[in-house]
Amino acid sequence: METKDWRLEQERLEWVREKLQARITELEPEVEGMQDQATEIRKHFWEEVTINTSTHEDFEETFYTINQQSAVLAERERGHKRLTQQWNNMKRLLPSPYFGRIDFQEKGLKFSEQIYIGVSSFVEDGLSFLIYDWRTPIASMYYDSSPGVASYVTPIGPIDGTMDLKRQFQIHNGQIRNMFDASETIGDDLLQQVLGKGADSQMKSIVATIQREQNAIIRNDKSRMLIVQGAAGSGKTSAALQRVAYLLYKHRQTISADQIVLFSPNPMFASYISTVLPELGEENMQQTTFQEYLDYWLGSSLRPEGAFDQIEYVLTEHGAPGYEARLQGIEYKASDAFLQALQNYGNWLGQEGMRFNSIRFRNRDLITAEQMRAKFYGYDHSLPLQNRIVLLQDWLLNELSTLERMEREAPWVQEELNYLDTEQYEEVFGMLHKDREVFDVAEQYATVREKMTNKRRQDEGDFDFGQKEEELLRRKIVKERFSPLRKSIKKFSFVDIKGIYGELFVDEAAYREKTNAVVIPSLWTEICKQTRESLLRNELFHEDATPYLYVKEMIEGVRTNTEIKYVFVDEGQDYSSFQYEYLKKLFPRARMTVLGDFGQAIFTQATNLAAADSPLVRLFGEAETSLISLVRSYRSTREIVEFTRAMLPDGDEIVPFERKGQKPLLTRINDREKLNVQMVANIAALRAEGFDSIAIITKTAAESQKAHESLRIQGGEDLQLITKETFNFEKGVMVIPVYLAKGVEFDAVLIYDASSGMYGLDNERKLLYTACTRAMHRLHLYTTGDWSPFVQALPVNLYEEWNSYTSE
Ligand SMILES: Nc1ncnc2c1ncn2[C@@H]1O[C@H](COP(=O)(O)OP(=O)(O)OP(=O)(O)O)[C@@H](O)[C@H]1O
Repeated sequence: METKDWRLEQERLEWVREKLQARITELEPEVEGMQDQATEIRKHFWEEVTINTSTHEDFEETFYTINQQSAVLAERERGHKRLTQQWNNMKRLLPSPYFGRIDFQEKGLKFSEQIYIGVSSFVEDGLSFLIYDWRTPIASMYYDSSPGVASYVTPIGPIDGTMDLKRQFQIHNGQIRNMFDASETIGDDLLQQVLGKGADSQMKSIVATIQREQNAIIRNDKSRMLIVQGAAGSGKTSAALQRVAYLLYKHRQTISADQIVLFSPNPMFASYISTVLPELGEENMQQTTFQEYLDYWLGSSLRPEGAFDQIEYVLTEHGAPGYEARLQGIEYKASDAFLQALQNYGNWLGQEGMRFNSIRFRNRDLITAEQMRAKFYGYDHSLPLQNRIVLLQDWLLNELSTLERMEREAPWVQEELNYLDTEQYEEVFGMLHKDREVFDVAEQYATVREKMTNKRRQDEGDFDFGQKEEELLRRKIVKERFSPLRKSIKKFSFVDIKGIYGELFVDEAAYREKTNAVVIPSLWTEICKQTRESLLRNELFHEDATPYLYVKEMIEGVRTNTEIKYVFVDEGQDYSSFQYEYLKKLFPRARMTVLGDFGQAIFTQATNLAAADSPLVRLFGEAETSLISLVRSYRSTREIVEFTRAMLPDGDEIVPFERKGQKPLLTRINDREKLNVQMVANIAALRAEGFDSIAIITKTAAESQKAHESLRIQGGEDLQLITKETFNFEKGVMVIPVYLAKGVEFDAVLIYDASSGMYGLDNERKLLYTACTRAMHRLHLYTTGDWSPFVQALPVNLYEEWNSYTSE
């Protein structure tokens, strides 16, 4: 780059920074003033309002003053928020105002405009853009085009022209550190530098180096469903978060951050990504896990098993009694076939077989299950289940009112009357007193009327305090006792969902009859036994949780959240078709973005996102679905990607990003203690090299615990043990089971035991792949015996070996 260019750019940078600084200083008193004004109004809110409710007019006036005051306050607060945001944006821009420049000459114009691109816009005099926000339409050319013919799309149509220059900057503290003129979309030089840095406990925003295919994900506005299948480290999560920022910018008038929800793989992941959006000047979207959702809806009645407990069982209980059946059950209960079977079961229930819980009171049936069944099947059979349940619910509430009235005469009420405390008496006394006042006015009126008309009144006119008091007390006692019954009817507790779900698992013939199922797992009898036993204990296997909720909602009606406009699902391969069906129902107004990698499908209920018959495509139909594939892997060095991709059958489709490093190191020592000593030494060496985040990855939580203990004995003092209860992700050396390391990354990864015993079965291939792909710069594998067949099958030129024989 010519020195003249460099000097000009540095001069322009200084000029922009001066303008920024001037605007920040200018705004400062305004921002503070607005804050003070709003605080002041809030403080004196009630002083400005005179509360007077004596007449209707006074009341109206009070009402309007309160309304007016809150409108003023709301306006001030909105103004303050806007101004503060502008001010914060400028302060964020100041150290590094922009990262890109394109010179674009619009067709038909004689001059070319210089477009500088940064994390937010900076406009002078309301017109002249000194910096363009990276999300503006014109900035899309920076990501999508190379110098030459270029165009971008605006709300009023495409704008064509020529891009004369494309330049990238690295600016720190107001100084240009690096500058590249790129002929490609986004030059690799800058990316090299960014990716070469160390891992952090927080994910970084990547707006300066977004790649063209990632930009397509970020700006996709067409489809209801956007599916992203991307190799490990290809930037799926990064693109998802920049997409959230883009949507919040583009639809800022209509969408707020709390109308976007992201389903993440585990609670730790939430903390890992929590700083990306605030770094970009946006608020964080809502974050949750599917598990949290299940716990919320099932928690009180049943104890649902967690997803991580299920995977721990699958990985550690090989050979245990019932293991094969459980595995078949997990697979079947996540399948489309089971979903279809449940829908058919719903039809069957429309004709017969509904189960109800009797409504019991003081050890007797008030309304029996049999009565409910008769009533339910007495309704028009063409009505959907949910409608009939609502009719039944109304009927029950009515019946309960009649029964409640009758119950007032029951002997137990008399007994309770004798044991009432003074407080309860006083309350009733107070109520009667009020009644008495009304009664007295009516009495006076009746007496006057009697005199004037000279006619004797018909009624006696005596207010029998004693009798009324007893009546009221009886009413009160029974009402209180009936109140929980009423509440539980409103919550549909009269439907025996547990029984209805359990009925599916009696035997094969019954199952076929109720569901028309054609293909049934071979170990069905054992699956039935396991499921019923677990229900008897009031527990629910993880694989049963979503189907159970599905049946519940098929009968009681679907819960929906219409507020949410965008749903993001990360690690989407780990969700079953059932769960997707569920999410679609739950968020009927939302568009969905699902990101995942079938190569990392480590749960039994995986969904292949990109397959032709993928249930995800069926969810909204092909016309409403876009599929984008990411094949370039950015996280790891070329050597690590070449090593890991060779473990997958279709791995050669994955393209490594050109960043050099050391080949993965395989260490075999046949004594575990010596091997641990070696690991601890390797960790110390890695730390000495400057790697701050190092993970020892194990297959299971049980193995993590063991590894943690043994390594500490060998001197690995400050090792953190990560469990499913860990909520924060910190730098340092940690021991972690692979399923909790999903989605996150480390400078160096050490696979604690890569033996054939640990990763020998085909379903363990993806576990090992997922574990190894967490590494950015270094990857070490250890074993005391034979290597896993997935390692043995790798070409020897892909790794270095270190074993006790070579060291002696
Ligand atoms: N365009 C980019 N510019 C700079 N860094 C990038 C880019 N794309 C991805 N990265 C980096 O690559 C790493 C992996 O990205 P990310 O975690 O988003 O990938 P992923 O596809 O979600 O991975 P996985 O499926 O393995 O969890 C991160 O460190 C991210 O910052």
